Amino acid sequence: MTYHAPPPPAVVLTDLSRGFAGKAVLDRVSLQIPSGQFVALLGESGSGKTTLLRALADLDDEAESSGTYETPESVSVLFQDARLLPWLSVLDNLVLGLRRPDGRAAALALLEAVGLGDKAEVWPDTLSGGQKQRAALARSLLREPALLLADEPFGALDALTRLKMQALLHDLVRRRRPTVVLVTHDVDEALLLADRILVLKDGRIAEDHAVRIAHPRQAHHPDFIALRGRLLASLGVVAGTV
Ligand SMILES: Nc1ncnc2c1ncn2[C@@H]1O[C@H](COP(=O)(O)OP(=O)(O)OP(=O)(O)O)[C@@H](O)[C@H]1O
Repeated sequence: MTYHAPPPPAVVLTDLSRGFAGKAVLDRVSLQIPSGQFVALLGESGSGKTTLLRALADLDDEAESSGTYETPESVSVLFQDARLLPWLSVLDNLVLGLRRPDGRAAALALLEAVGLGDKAEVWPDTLSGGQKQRAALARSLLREPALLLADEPFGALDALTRLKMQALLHDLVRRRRPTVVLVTHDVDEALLLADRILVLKDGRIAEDHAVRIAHPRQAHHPDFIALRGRLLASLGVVAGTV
């Protein structure tokens, strides 16, 4: 019998703490994320989701810090706003700073994959909000990141565009298999996309759920409904109050 050791985790947090002005936001968080896993991070407003993501992205110089974290070398970050430079075409935004000989061809292929094949040469300001987010998604995947960190990437989009973006993200991630950490307020978004859902509370990971529902996931699946109920309750939403 051949023994296959499990692949090393892509992300390892060990006693990671972060705080601001003496107030702890993350309190000795320890966590391992296997390579290729899609993790959604839920938590009430102010629970530290963005702080955790910014720590992993190395974007938190201002925080009081202790503990350690390990991430892969290639990391892409996707924010709620697309952050496209208005003075560059969509294509030039994608390839800016990219060191790949096939960069432009790869960027064009990704624009095609996100449904913006005809928008390569236009200015970002001529795109709708959803189109800008699709361009930003293409830009982050063009780096072929081993780790994709996404902070409420669809939070500013209307409900219909959001559903389309979720399907697109699922499709692209399934093909490329980066490890993903997605911060979201949207319990259904977490349930539709993630292999694992973490709930942050009082600076710690209070809950850690494996989501074993087959794709494509349906919101009326009994396991979906059951886990949604548990997650909403732990986020302080009482069923039947709206
Ligand atoms: N740069 C900063 N300076 C001071 N306090 C900060 C800073 N960044 C975050 N905080 C504080 O840390 C706490 C956690 O913030 P964080 O943005 O991580 O929460 P969150 O869970 O992402 O919230 P939300 O869901 O509302 O986006 C908040 O009390 C916030 O005010």
